[in-house]
This record gives sequence, C-alpha cells and structure tokens, in this order.
Amino acid sequence: MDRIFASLMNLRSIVTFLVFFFPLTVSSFDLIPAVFTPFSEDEIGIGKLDTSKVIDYAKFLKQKQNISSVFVGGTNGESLSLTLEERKTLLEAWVEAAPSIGGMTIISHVGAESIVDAIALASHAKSLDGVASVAAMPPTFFRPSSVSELVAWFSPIAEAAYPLTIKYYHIPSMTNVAIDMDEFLVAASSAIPNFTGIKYTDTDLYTFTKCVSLGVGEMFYGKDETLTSGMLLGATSAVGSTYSFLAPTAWSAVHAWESGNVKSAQEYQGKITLLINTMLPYGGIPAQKAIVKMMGLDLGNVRLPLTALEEDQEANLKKDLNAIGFFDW
Ligand SMILES: CC(=O)N[C@H](C=O)[C@@H](O)[C@H](O)[C@H](O)CO
Ligand SMILES: CC(=O)C(=O)O
Repeated sequence: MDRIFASLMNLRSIVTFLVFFFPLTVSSFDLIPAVFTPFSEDEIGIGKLDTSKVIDYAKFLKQKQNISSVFVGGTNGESLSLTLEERKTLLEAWVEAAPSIGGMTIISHVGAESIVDAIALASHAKSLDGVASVAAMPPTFFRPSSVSELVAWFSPIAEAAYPLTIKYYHIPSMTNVAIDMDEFLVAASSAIPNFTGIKYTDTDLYTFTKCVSLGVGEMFYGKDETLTSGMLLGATSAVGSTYSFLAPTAWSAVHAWESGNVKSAQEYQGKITLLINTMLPYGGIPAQKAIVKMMGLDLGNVRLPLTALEEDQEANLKKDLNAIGFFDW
C-alpha cells in the first residue's frame, strides 16, 4: 500500500515537473476533412448513395487520421450532384455515426442552386441534434454579382440556420462567383447575426490577408497545398479534401508551425504539395477516393459526370505514390 502511495506521489511530481517545464499550449487550429460521399453500384451505373459506409469512414478518420471534425457535403462530397433528400440522408448518417467515435464536430454544407433548397437544408441541419454549424457556397448558374446581392441571397439561409452559426464558402474556381471577400466580410458581419466568417478556397492571399486584418470572423483555409501559408496569414482552421488521408502529415505541418519550427513545417508542407501534384493528374475526387481505397477504406464510386479511375490508372497512381514514399509517411 505504502509502495503504491509512494509511486503515486512520484508520478505526481513527474507530472508537476512536466507541466511546469513544458506548459501545454493547447492549439485550437483544426484540420477538417471535406469528406467524400460514399456510393455503391446500382443497375444504371450512376452510383447509389451508400450511407452504410459512413461509420467506417468516421472510424478511419478518428483512428488513422486523428480527426474529430468533418465538413459534410461540400465540393469533394459532390453535393451539387446529390438530390436534396440524399443530402439530408447523408448528413443524418454522419450525425448518427459521430457517437461511435466519441463525438465529432460536424459542419454541414447547405449551399444549393435554388435558395429554397439551401434554406431547407439549413433548417434540416438545425433540426438535427449534432450539427455544429453550416456553410454555404453561392449558386453557380444565376450568380450573385455584387456584395449586396450576395448578402441578400445569404441572409435568409443564415436565418434558417439560426441559432447555428454559418460561414460563407468562397471557392471561385468552381462557382465563378469572384466577389471581393473583404467587402463581403464587412457587409455580412454587420447584417447577419450568426455569420462567423469565410471558408476560403482561393490562391489570392492578398485578399485573404485583408480579410484577416479586418478582425471580424474566422477564416477557414481551403488550399491544402499552401496550408502553412494560410496559418502564417491567420487562418483559424483548415478545411480540405486531403485531410481524409494525409492528415498525419498535415498535423505534423501544423504542429511544427505552431512550435516555431519553420524548417520542419516547410518540409511537411512540401510533402503535402508533392502528394497533391502526384494525385491531381489522375483527377481530383476520383483519385483521392482511390487513395483512400488503397489505405483500406472503400468508399465506392463517384457520381456521373465524374468517373472513377480505370484499373490501370489506379495501378499507375499507386506506383507514383509508392515512388514518392507516401505509404510510409
Ligand atoms: C478546389 C477544391 O476542391 N478545393 C478543396 C477545398 O476547398 C481543396 O481541399 C483541394 O481539394 C485540395 O487543396 C487539393 O487541390
Ligand atoms: C475541400 C472542401 O472544402 C470541399 O470539398 O468542400
């Protein structure tokens, strides 16, 4: 008994020593994968939403990628190729899967071509117990063309999401909506009570910096190939496709940067960029789903008009990934 007590006291002094000399700086910077949507084969070859795979996906993220937040139904989730019902079902599956891995922070993308659908998705997200916040990209066919049009379109969606918070999802390479984000940030912050910032997927770092300098809202960074540049400029978290399978490397980059080890952060960033350069020629989403499959999690196909890699392409991608040493990172 005495020996146990003595060793406990020893343990206590060791812990006291560690805490005193190595104070834990708990970082709030989060890596949030923009999760892919699982499909299974169907008779007509367009892919059937397969939510039965979500639970394995959640476990994979937690156990192999040290991830506890997800961005559901965004670009890489092929949201604009899903029906409204499918998008709701998908979100419900993530909400149901979360407790099995001890909880997850779930951010739901609710943007849609019809504002009516976007409002319906925002209300649906709010109605579920387990969605932390939402984000919305603008319509891409009839596009808002000014800050005021964008605020006018965004406001009712934000209202439907209230009291959940909402971010604007800026991804001009896909939406062709290239409105000045610093001006929008100012206008949206004053007009919309639950607006909390921008998920920023663009290479224009000047505008990103202007947004950060305004000091209103959070800026989520969406270009994995320059994650650490985003951190330097003031990103508060990052949302990206590669954090479904490259998170250990990305976490190393984040931690190196946070502990002031710039050289090491550059090296990890270099790996992320190398992976993306290797993967992109095979096509973004199909290639990344193929990588996840090579790591033991089969999320199935993609939905038309996207097409999955042919077997030989998959083999070549694997060869290229082996050549850069990815599977040992
Ligand atoms: C255009 C696009 O889909 N961007 C994603 C996020 O928003 C990124 O996560 C990219 O997939 C990633 O940076 C690789 O290029
Ligand atoms: C990467 C990202 O944010 C998306 O797929 O929506």
